[in-house]
Amino acid sequence: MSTKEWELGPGSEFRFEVDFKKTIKVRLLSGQAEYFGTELGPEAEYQFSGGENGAIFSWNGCKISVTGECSSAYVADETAMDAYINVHVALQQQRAAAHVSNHSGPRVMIVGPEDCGKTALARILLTYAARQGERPLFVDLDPRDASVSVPGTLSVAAVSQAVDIEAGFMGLVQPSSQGAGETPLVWQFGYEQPDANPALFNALVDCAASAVTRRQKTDGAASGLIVDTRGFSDVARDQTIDHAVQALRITALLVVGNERMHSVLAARFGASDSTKSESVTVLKIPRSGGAVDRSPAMRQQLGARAVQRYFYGAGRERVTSFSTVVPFDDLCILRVGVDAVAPSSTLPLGETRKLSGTSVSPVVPDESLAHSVLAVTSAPAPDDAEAAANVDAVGLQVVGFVNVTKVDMEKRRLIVLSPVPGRLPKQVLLYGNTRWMETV
Ligand SMILES: Nc1ncnc2c1ncn2[C@@H]1O[C@H](COP(=O)(O)OP(=O)(O)OP(=O)(O)O)[C@@H](O)[C@H]1O
Repeated sequence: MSTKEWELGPGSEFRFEVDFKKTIKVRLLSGQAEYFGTELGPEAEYQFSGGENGAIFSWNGCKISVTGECSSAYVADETAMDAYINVHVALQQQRAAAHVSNHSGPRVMIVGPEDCGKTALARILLTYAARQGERPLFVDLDPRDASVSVPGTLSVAAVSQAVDIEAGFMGLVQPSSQGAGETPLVWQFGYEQPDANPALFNALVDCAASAVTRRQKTDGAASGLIVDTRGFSDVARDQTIDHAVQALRITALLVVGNERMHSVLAARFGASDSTKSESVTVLKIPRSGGAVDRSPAMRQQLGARAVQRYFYGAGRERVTSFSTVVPFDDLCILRVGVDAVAPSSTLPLGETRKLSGTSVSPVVPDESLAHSVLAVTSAPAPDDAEAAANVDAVGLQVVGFVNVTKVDMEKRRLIVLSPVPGRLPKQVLLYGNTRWMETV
């Protein structure tokens, strides 16, 4: 494998893309550098693989070596980091004031079109805050690109140290030996897009908001929170933003790289509206030139990679997963949001089926469960089907996931992959649309 050295001037970044089947290794040879806010150690070697795109940024200049083949690699002198650090400094001032007054710190929500770098900005702001001794909460409301857990989920996590360079936000669930944070709270939404089931999405946002309040009661609220959202194509028609802004008591909206969206949201939430009790600061933030557009095929591969990382480890330390047999009789699988209307074939062209919000129905195991990623909740499974239909499944806390590798209808059992050895506990499982098939 060839090694190439790259010289970065002050304020520039090395942007790279790695193919799904390739790995690169990066070392810092001199100077200082960071990866989405987290400093690179002088002796360490970092591996990036599996379709990762990223940027190694240096404030004062540095030299790095890159071993292996990138599908794209270049140094950019123009970055959005000056704007991002300015936002961080402003948030840090609000946190300092909140520590003194014992009030809530900044409650920030990042919005913008798809692939504009929202998650990257959230990671940078959270890491900068953690590096200054803060403990902000990360609220992930982007189920398609769920950063903390598998696709289809929403989560709340306390970030008390720089986000791990290789494991990313998943390092919060699978902490390295350097020390753990608190376990993130995860909810199964089950769909990629909030508008697949807005009623359920909004109900889970309420659960996240209550969890934030509970955590801040014990931890203090001065560090505030940063919310990541999914990419919006038509912000004017979207009602999930309004709900999230209210439920999470957002004080600042950062609109990344879209003038029109900024003006729509400024009109909707900004200070000029005197009818609102609390106004929201709506700020325009530049999009990083490095943020990469991802095709639907690439999104699919990234989703599969996220599940793979859940079962086998996201960082350096590998996680072992185990095959377990679960008899149908021991299962209680529930689905929230049930098809309540006509089959898709009878709908006008281009229309998708809507789901009836938050109603709960038991899932009878059959072959269609193959490759499902099921959420294991903390709720004990009721004894009979009638009791199962009455479980209040909306907002159940997820403690882990299993992947159905085989459905054996003859023996009436599932074979599932689980990161925990032994029998699957008799707890309610929540169905979702996420599918994953292990490839060797
Ligand atoms: N400065 C940068 N240089 C190189 N790559 C970057 C940079 N910023 C972001 N990226 C990459 O671009 C891609 C899109 O960024 P990101 O996931 O932050 O966007 P997003 O707006 O959160 O996407 P969406 O909400 O549509 O899922 C990611 O692969 C990310 O790692």
